[in-house]
Amino acid sequence: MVLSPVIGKLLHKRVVLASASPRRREILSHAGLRFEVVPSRFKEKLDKASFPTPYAYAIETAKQKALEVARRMHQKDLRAPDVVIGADTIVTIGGLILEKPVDKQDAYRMLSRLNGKEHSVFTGVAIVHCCTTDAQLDLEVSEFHEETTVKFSELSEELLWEYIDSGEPMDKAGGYGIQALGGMLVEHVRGDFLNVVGFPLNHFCKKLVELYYPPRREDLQRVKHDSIPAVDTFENLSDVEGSGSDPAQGDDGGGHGRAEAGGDKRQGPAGMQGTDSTGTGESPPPFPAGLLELIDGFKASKALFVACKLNVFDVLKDGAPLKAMDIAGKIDASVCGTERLLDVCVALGLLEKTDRGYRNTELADVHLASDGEYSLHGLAMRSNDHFWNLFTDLELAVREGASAAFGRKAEEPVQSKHKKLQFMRAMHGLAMLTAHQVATAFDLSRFTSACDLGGCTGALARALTQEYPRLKVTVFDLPEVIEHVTCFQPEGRRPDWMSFTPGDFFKDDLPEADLYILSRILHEWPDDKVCELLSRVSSRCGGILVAEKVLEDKPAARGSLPSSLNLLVRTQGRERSLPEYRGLLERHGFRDVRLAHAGDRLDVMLGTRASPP
Ligand SMILES: Cc1cn([C@@H]2O[C@H](COP(=O)(O)OP(=O)(O)OP(=O)(O)O)[C@@H](O)[C@H]2O)c(=O)[nH]c1=O
Repeated sequence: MVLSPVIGKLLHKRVVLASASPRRREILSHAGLRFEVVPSRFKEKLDKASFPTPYAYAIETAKQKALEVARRMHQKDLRAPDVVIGADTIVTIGGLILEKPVDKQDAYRMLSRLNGKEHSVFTGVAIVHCCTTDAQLDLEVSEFHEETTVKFSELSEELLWEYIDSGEPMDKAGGYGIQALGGMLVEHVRGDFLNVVGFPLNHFCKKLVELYYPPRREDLQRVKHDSIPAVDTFENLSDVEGSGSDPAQGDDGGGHGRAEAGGDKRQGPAGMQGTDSTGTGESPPPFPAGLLELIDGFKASKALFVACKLNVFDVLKDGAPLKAMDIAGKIDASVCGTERLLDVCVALGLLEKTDRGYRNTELADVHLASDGEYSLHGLAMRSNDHFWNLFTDLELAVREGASAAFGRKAEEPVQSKHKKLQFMRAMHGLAMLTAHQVATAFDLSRFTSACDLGGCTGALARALTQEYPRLKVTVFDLPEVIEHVTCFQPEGRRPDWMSFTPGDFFKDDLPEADLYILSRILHEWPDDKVCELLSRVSSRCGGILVAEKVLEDKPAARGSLPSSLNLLVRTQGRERSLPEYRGLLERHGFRDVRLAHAGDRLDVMLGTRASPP
């Protein structure tokens, strides 16, 4: 049998499979391996968040399973086996790692997530070579992983529950077994099928070749590095001891590290001379995946902006999947460029790719198509056309401070209609997402009239009239804004209790109101301008509602961070803490200033004062 030399290298060794999985046992015994089974007692509870990638987690779990068995067997009779094999299979979708379900509901949650979508199955494998000298256990670990992509069909609830009730999901990662009934759920598989079942046999054989038959120096030029030798070359792999090196003898060139009984001493990647790649004997630091993602972050943002600008998400909205060529035709762009952009959007979770072409994810349908009620298309466009350029001056703004940077920006030409509408779309998208939370953060039923200063398209005003049917709300904003508000009113009649008044809140008379609202306004201005505005409203009302992201002592949430830099490059304003807002409001006679959270990115403060006589 031509394949036997590879597996045959293990025939004279005592091999232990550290796994309770019947599938792993079957795959390896069908391959002709002779081994004992000692299930690992290692509890699969490593902190997933501490691993840079899902497969790093699977590899480490596989390694810990194998090491636990090697150490236990050594302790028991002071003689460990020669080789211990450990494996761990996980399913990943949208950054989430799915292991074995804990109960039927959990299985349902997992299968619903996978339903109709593509996901990855990773198996991490550890091959541990054990050597006992003077009762001391010396362990050498080789490890690898394999990824297979699996696509589920669209499945009905009924079918999912029927499958769950079969009992098959319970001992399987992701809640399904592709080798049995679960095979009926699967539309296609890309990669090694056995890897999904629980053991990547092909990669395992390649690893054995790498470990037991390291390439001779003269062969290095012509051997393709990551390929299993063609079948005919297996026959040249003599099984005579000495023809290759034995990792357990310590003279191999395979990619593996050494672990000692008390702890693991990892070595660098494979080196022909058996040294680590740095030559220093130290392990390289953990792979900084998060940092690299950050460095590349601007490319992801730009890809999203360009896809929005080319209306990719509009073309795909609510429709059948389209091929790259058809999309390129509709957006008037090159096929090769479009295909790359679409694939990046798939990687960013904005599009899905199927055999029939690309289609929007739900996220893109709701937020990136330009016409949805909760569309952020306008915000993406303003970020592309306006903020992107401003951020190229960030270094200058940081060096000189807000006012210097603002001075330069103030010289910008008067905004075109296109720019004004783009600004309004951006503000409208954000306001629509938070309007209900702002309107309901406090009970405002005691107020009878409100004026939303800088209320733009009236998204918050509308939410207020819906929540408080007796409240009369006026939106006050610059004439050039009010001029265009009709484009943003939903179909149907505007509520009787809602009106728009044009004006400049620093210069013109303000509409009478019981409650003044300043949503995302105060952060745009320095303290002196905030005081000027507050003094204009304070003598005339019974309350003030301020919506802003309030700075806290604890580190800011990642999503709210760029906002403070945005203000630095764009305005003379800044974000403020609760004591700062409270101080400003109290200085203008508002008492009992209370804070409520309205989601991750916005807080609401309500201050009251005795109504004017
Ligand atoms: C996706 C999929 C997974 N599985 C099984 O899921 C378990 C994963 O769990 P694990 O933690 O890696 O292994 P285990 O079963 O707990 O065994 P152990 O090695 O002792 O930890 C393994 O069984 C695999 O076959 C299938 O049988 N078919 C499939 O399509």
